[in-house]
Amino acid sequence: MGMMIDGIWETDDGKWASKDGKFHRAASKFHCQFGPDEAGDVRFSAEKDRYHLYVSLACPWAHRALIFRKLKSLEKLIPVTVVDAHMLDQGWQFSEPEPLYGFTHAHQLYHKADPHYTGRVTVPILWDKQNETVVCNESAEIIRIFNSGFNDLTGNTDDYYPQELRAEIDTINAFIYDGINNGVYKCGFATAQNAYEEAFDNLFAALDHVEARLSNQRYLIDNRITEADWRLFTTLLRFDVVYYSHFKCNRNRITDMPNLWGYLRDLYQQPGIVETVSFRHIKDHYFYSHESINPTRIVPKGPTLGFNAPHDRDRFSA
Ligand SMILES: N[C@@H](CCC(=O)N[C@@H](CS)C(=O)NCC(=O)O)C(=O)O
Repeated sequence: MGMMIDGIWETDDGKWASKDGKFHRAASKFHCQFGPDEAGDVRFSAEKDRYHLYVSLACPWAHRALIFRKLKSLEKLIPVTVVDAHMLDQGWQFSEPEPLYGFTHAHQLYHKADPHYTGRVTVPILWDKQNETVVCNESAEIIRIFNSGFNDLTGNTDDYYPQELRAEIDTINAFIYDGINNGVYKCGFATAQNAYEEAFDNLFAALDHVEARLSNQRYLIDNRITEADWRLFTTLLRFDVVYYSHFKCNRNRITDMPNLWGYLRDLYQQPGIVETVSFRHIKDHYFYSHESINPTRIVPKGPTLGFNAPHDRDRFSA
């Protein structure tokens, strides 16, 4: 995977390989204050026809943003462009030139936002058409903006990060990010046996913990869906299809863990969610793009999963 160095795209020839064999995720560079800052200044505010979202349907982080766009009735307000499933030497590419500038690659957007940008070229990207810049390229922040930033325009006040649960949500998010969301990547991108085994043990310890937690409540926090559930969902959804084999996360499938499997189907079957899911993109992206892990680039035909099968998670909600 290449990256930008001082505004220039550089392909990866192994020069960024980690020395300890562990996968180290780089922090996102564009963070934003949406709405007034402490001094009362407003750089980005909720407006019609001002923002554009770039996502990959394969990417679990971008998928979070797509889910919140759907849940929060933002589809008309914030148009979306989907990158091609294959991420190759030039990073994320567009199958058709993207609609704002006719760019063919996502790195051109980063260059437009900052001609001296140094960092990874990741999705999701929330773009500001007015200032022609990246508002934010961190999914955790984009979903917070979507959760409440546009309520006045949409009239949708559903709240997935309610004030009274914030401390609890933040705690569970941190645990799930490290053990599971990023945990699968730490297994898949490890380049040393011990680094892989450590990541594998941590991942399944975290999944065991969540499996136990879901034995007596419907969602991560009691019986109410919060941001924490959607952040976990996008990783669980890809688990049996990709991470189990491609990232060698193969102690168990999610389908082997009854509470997690019921929980995953429950979330998958929530209104509108299926429209945000593309297993075609998910499989094509991972198995084709990561040549170092799968040099033949053969995309497996299976597995067949029953995401629409009934679940009994509503037994907790009475
Ligand atoms: N912390 C970021 C991570 C986003 C991310 O790593 N996206 C991946 C796709 S799943 C990506 O674009 N990778 C390209 C790269 O790292 O070069 C977020 O949550 O938004």
